Amino acid sequence: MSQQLRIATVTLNPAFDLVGRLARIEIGEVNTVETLGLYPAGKGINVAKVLADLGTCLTVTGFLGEENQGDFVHAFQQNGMNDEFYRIQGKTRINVKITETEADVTDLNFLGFEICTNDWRKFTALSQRWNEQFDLVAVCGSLPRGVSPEQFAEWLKSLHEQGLKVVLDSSNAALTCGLKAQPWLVKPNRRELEVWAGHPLNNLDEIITAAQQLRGEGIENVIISMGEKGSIWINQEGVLQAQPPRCENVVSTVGAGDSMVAGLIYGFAQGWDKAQTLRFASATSALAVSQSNVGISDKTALEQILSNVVLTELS
Ligand SMILES: Nc1ncnc2c1ncn2[C@@H]1O[C@H](COP(=O)(O)OP(=O)(O)O)[C@@H](O)[C@H]1O
Ligand SMILES: O=P(O)(O)OC[C@H]1O[C@](O)(COP(=O)(O)O)[C@@H](O)[C@@H]1O
Repeated sequence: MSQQLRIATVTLNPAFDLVGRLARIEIGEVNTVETLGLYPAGKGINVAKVLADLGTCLTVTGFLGEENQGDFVHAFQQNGMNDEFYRIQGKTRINVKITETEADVTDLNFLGFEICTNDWRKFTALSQRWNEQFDLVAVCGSLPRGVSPEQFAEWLKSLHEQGLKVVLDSSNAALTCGLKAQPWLVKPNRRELEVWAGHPLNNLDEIITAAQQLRGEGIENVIISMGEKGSIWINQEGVLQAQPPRCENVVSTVGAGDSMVAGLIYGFAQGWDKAQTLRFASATSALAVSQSNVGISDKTALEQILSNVVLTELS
């Protein structure tokens, strides 16, 4: 495949990420937090940022609140992204991400704006000719209020029926319903897979069994990310595991999953094989945890991580 793959990322519920750090959150107390940054984000926008840093031209779309869109528009322009976001009245939400030096990241994800029937109808109508514009569409993140998982699944199906390669990275009911549209690639994390499976997954064998069941639903590529334990990719070629090197200085794990999705799409766009693609996606995601923001700011660091990813064929 040439670099000409036409890509769009879709973020139906974007957010500003307010990222900060402190030793430990004291619930019910006043906590002083070191500010690491306030970034225009949301899953599809993060994926687009990584792809743009890697030199990919692409389109970003979804819904964006009119009232506080300035920093988003600036970021799209700076990154050379084609902005096709549908504007709605109101503000895009702010999510709060706190990294504790003595614990994991705590995410406070707010619900955000509500999409009215008319805006959903107009947005989905515009998307019915996406096959003329794009080859691959990555639909990432949660649903805004006003869009039901069933409406979402029906819309995803309409994308699939246009012949688009649909990448889905979502959670909860949006993931479960969205899977019925048989996306081409999904990347749940371990917890999201457990929610889909309806029971805890206690070890790698149980994760693989659940992921294989997911593939049995008609999904060609199932990638399960498992935080610092790496990831597995299951498709018709078998099960491939990737272990990135341990990051000694975790700044923020926010955006690790999005960076992995971007790495997978990048590998596909380059025409790389499964091993090269998963190795690269592992490296882009492992790099993400060493920085507060999302993106490939240090290509030398990426190369170094890349050469230390360990791949294992499990079947
Ligand atoms: N502490 C870490 N050290 C190195 N790599 C990591 C670490 N945490 C996450 N990663 C990489 O990021 C990928 C995605 O992380 P994960 O937390 O599973 O996704 P999500 O952000 O979707 O929850 C992992 O599969 C791994 O490759
Ligand atoms: O769309 P959701 O599920 O509400 O999540 C949005 C949040 O996810 C992020 O995209 C981070 O996602 P990952 O850590 O899973 O890569 C944040 O930027 C954003 O605040």
